[in-house]
Amino acid sequence: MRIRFTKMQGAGNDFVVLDETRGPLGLGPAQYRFLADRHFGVGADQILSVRPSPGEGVDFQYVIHNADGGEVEQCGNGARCFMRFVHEHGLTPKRTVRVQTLSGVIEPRMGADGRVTVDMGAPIFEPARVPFDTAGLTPLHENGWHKWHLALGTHADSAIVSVAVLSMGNPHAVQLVDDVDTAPVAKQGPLIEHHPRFPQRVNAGFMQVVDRSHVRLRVFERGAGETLACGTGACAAVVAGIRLGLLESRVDVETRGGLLTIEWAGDGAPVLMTGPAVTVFEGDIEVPDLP
Ligand SMILES: N[C@H](CCC[C@H](N)C(=O)O)C(=O)O
Repeated sequence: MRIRFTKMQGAGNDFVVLDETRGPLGLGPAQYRFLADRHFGVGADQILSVRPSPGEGVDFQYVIHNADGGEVEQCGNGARCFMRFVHEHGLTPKRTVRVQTLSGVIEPRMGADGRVTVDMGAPIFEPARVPFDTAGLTPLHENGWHKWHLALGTHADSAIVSVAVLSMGNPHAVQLVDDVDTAPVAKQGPLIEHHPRFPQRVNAGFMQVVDRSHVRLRVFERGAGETLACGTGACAAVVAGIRLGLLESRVDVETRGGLLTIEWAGDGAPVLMTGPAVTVFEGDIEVPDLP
């Protein structure tokens, strides 16, 4: 099947965007993996599908697949690219839309400066809703919130990490590091992603607090590996930092792919994420019939 796609990126987190507003393409996991493949396909961290509104009060449906072909609940950098895509492709005259995702409705808005701000909804802290299995674990209390000890790896080179666990619709485990450049992302990322206490796996964040309104962040993403930026990861890291008393309510997040700005006014409030959304190129590709 020959399909049209748009390659986009938000702070270096890159996407293949598919317009399915005139009908579904009917792709399966192996075909999403093919599109994401950086040698045999287009290459992307995630595949984003733009679909018609599923009902009252929302403008579009937004479907997200990781590079490993699995469908996931949310993608923040993708949400900004989604807004730019529907605007640039004449799918809406609006500069803000309401978008249905697996984890609820989000509202991206085009900014005058070309950046996009997304209301990502409120963070979720109950472990069972992340989901995170806390059976037998005693949380470490720190400034009114808590972190959890995770044992990683086998006895030979085991490590204990202390993570804040929360959901932005998708699961995140955030740890504090002294320097993101030397953080053990490649070693610990996969061990945290596949840790048995996360039945749906998890995105692993490594946050360096520079000052109360500036952090540096690397994220080993579930289903994609380390990306140059992770929007929901930036939201989760800043919320964790605020709850641990380390950060103000508006924080610049420096990622390897660019700058995101995250704002959160505290419990019950939505998380607002602002950052770039760039169209890189358009193309056509022959997608093989794969099982
Ligand atoms: N890997 C994530 C989905 C993409 C999130 C990220 N690209 C973002 O910008 O939020 C997960 O499995 O939950």
